Amino acid sequence: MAAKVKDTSDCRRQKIHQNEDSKPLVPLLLPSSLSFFSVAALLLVSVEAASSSHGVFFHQTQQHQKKKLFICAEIENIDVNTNRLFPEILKEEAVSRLTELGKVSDVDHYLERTFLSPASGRARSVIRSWMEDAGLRTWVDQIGNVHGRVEGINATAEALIIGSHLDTVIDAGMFDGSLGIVCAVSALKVLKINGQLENISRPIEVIAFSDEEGVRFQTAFLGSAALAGTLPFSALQISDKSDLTVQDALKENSFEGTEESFLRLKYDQRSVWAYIEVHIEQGPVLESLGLPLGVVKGIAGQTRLKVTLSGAQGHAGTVPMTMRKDPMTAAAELIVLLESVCKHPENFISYDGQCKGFSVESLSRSLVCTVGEISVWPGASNVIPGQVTFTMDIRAMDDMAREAIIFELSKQMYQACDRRSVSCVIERKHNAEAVLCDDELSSLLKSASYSALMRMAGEVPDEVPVLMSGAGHDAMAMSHISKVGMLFVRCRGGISHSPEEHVSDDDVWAAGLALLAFLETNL
Ligand SMILES: NC(=O)NC(NC(N)=O)C(=O)[O-]
Ligand SMILES: [Mn+2]
Ligand SMILES: [Mn+2]
Repeated sequence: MAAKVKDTSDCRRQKIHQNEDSKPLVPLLLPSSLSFFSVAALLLVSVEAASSSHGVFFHQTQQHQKKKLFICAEIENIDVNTNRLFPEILKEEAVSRLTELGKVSDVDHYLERTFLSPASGRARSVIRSWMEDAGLRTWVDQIGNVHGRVEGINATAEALIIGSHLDTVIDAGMFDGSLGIVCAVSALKVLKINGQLENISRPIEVIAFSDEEGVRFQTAFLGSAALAGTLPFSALQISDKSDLTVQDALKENSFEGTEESFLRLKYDQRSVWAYIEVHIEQGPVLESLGLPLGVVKGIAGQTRLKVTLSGAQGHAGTVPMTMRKDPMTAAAELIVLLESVCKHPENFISYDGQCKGFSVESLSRSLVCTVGEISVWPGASNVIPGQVTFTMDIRAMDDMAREAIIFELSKQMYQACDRRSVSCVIERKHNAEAVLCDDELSSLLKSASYSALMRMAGEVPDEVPVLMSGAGHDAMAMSHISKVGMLFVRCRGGISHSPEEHVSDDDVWAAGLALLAFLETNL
């Protein structure tokens, strides 16, 4: 939509403030040079109370003190009255839905909604109702993904898929996964209300994936990998901690749980134009830059290992220390070894000179390792454990270097257990290669973000940053059948996988508007 300038007389004063949690700013200084596009008039206005719908999202952080330029609303079509901003749908209703979904939990005092749990069934229903409210045709597939689709004027065209996940970790925040689903449905609802939904040039399908986190079965992306056709039939036999298999869980939820039903889930990649996902950043970068939105360049690869150490169970009071085969102390040594490997990979990569520098250099920037779960048998204070099991989550942007680390780490783990006469079994439970997002999609998402921020604040940030993702996403699975793009949304303190996870109402709104701008511009 071409930007035109119009008379400055009806220049609207808008509120420049940090997000809802902070105080309005004092009158701001003009920047030394006008780095922005030409405008009819630049007026410095003191910050005045105005309807909260005109939020500006650029934090004034110490290290990134930006001189704010307040451009009087002089770019035609940036009509700043609220009905172009749809706050009632993209902000108020979206936040209320996120809050509602954040209470759909399998336990009372914190948020837990794992693959095919009772709460995930309730979440499927409520998400489906929101999709229908947005005018979408809905269904639930044979692995618990919720789909909402509109065909547009050309039902045979390749579809745009917009997705994220409805499952959560344990003691989760209410935005991880849910934000992407709610924003997608809300943006489509605006298109419906504007009468644009039926005229879109290609089908749009929103998918709420059933298992991105992989908490229950330790294999992430079950829902999206099934659609991508990369989920092996053997996944049906993976068991959870109560020895229920994926197949048992599917049948318990009235899904078929057969190889045939798995096969039918796969999408033909010729039917997909692109996959995009809106997700919280789950890191501190956007907040440190004082910006609400960023575009994802790539997603780190990830490997999940299950380590089982078995020793000699015995009496805590009678077995001399020198005669013990204690899997607990062995586990302690291995967990500290894992930390050393991740902090100082240069001490562990045993490549020859040729590729050492490359791998170590790339590793040191992105290698992270975590032991998130540990269990002990029999688990009594006066019993030397017989068995200790724990998980290892290892991630890096460089797949080859990550594999090299896993190789070296495993070698040293076996050596340590040999010294302790403890048996060691290392199982690879999950693996996902690093993924690069599509440049064209990323550029379209970046433009959409600019448009959203322009609409909302009449001011365009210096940049919509491009970030790497250490967190995994369903986009990794979907990249097997489609080009993928991701939009990151600022979250407070970069905190995630915690009830402290928080996205401001205005940033939820910015994300929905960016998605709306993407749809309006590209479909
Ligand atoms: N966005 C996520 O939190 N993803 C999580 N889940 C997977 N599968 O990566 C993770 O651990 O990063
Ligand atoms: Mn997560
Ligand atoms: Mn997530």
